[in-house]
Amino acid sequence: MTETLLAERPAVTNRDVLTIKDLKAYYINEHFGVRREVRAVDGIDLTVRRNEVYGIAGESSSGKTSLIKTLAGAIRPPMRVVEGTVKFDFGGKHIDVYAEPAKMQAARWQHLSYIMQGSMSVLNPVRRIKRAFNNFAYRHMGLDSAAFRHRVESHLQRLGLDPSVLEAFPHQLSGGMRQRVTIALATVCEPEFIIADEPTTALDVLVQQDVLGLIKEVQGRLGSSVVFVTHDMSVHAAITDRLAIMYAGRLAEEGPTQALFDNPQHPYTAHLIASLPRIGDISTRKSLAGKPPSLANPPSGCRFHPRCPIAIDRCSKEVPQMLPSTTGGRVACFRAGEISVQ
Ligand SMILES: Nc1ncnc2c1ncn2[C@@H]1O[C@H](COP(=O)(O)OP(=O)(O)OP(=O)(O)O)[C@@H](O)[C@H]1O
Repeated sequence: MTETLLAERPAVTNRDVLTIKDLKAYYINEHFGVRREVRAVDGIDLTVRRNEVYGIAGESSSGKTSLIKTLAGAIRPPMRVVEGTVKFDFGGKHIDVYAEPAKMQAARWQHLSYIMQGSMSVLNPVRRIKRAFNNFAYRHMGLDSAAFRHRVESHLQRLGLDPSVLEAFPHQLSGGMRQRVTIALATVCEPEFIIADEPTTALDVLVQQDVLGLIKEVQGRLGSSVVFVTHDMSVHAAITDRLAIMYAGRLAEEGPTQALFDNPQHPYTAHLIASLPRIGDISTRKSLAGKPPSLANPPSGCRFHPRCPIAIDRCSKEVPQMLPSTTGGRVACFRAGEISVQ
């Protein structure tokens, strides 16, 4: 890693950059007059603060990607926001994402950017890397082409990349290098808000560490807020300040990452933590019975109740609300705190 990775990080502030209220976004399909709703985001409230790395965890199909697409205003039919609001405050510039789509469109790259899982989805395989920078970043920076090139080259250098990558085609770079290039692309306009969707999933462990270090360094230097999505709890432990656990389209728990790991209040959080491998422990990890529910026909009450080892009658009848927890966060469980992590 380069020396810049050790840069000091400014403290997380109390200023909210993103505020999501009672957000519901469904995939709505109609076939032969029969309507089918997949409730992928179903009543989510959360805020992300300035200079915070906010993690979203949960197993496959829990709605993580749907949630971040919704908050970025990047949804397409059949997905629709059916209720709730998503609002940004970019240093006094307020954007209500679904009331002001044009404002949101204009804010992309400059104020908000995405680091996606498959770097190839943003890097065109038949175009040199420099074309991606020209296409996405040039018009947002208000620089002439020589100054733009200079800015891109010094940004790449700061991130430990040789500017010669600009002349390369994506297939000439390794997977880790391509992901570093997409991070450089997503951050060259110095956005206040960065969304990273499973950015390290396809990479081997050492490259993963390198890419995580890079995201952390860029975030620290820019003072940006980051929403970091991955199912990998060990990555959350390494990089996030606060963590939200998603289950079947809803939040199960949210809190400071360390506190959540030390003292999970929701049985699903406890399960995710208990299933992490530990050095020197060769015992078999117990998996959770059952599988995540269909979001087209989710269970009544708490959606986790059919798989929950401590469910009571009430759990199948009432929906638990997110209430303050003893870890300084929030939890949606009638039996919060009654669990232990093995
Ligand atoms: N275009 C679509 N039409 C209908 N349902 C969809 C569509 N895209 C996703 N879904 C459903 O929405 C739910 C949430 O999916 P989503 O991709 O947001 O979950 P995820 O937690 O990000 O999963 P993963 O970790 O596997 O990416 C799933 O049940 C999925 O099948």
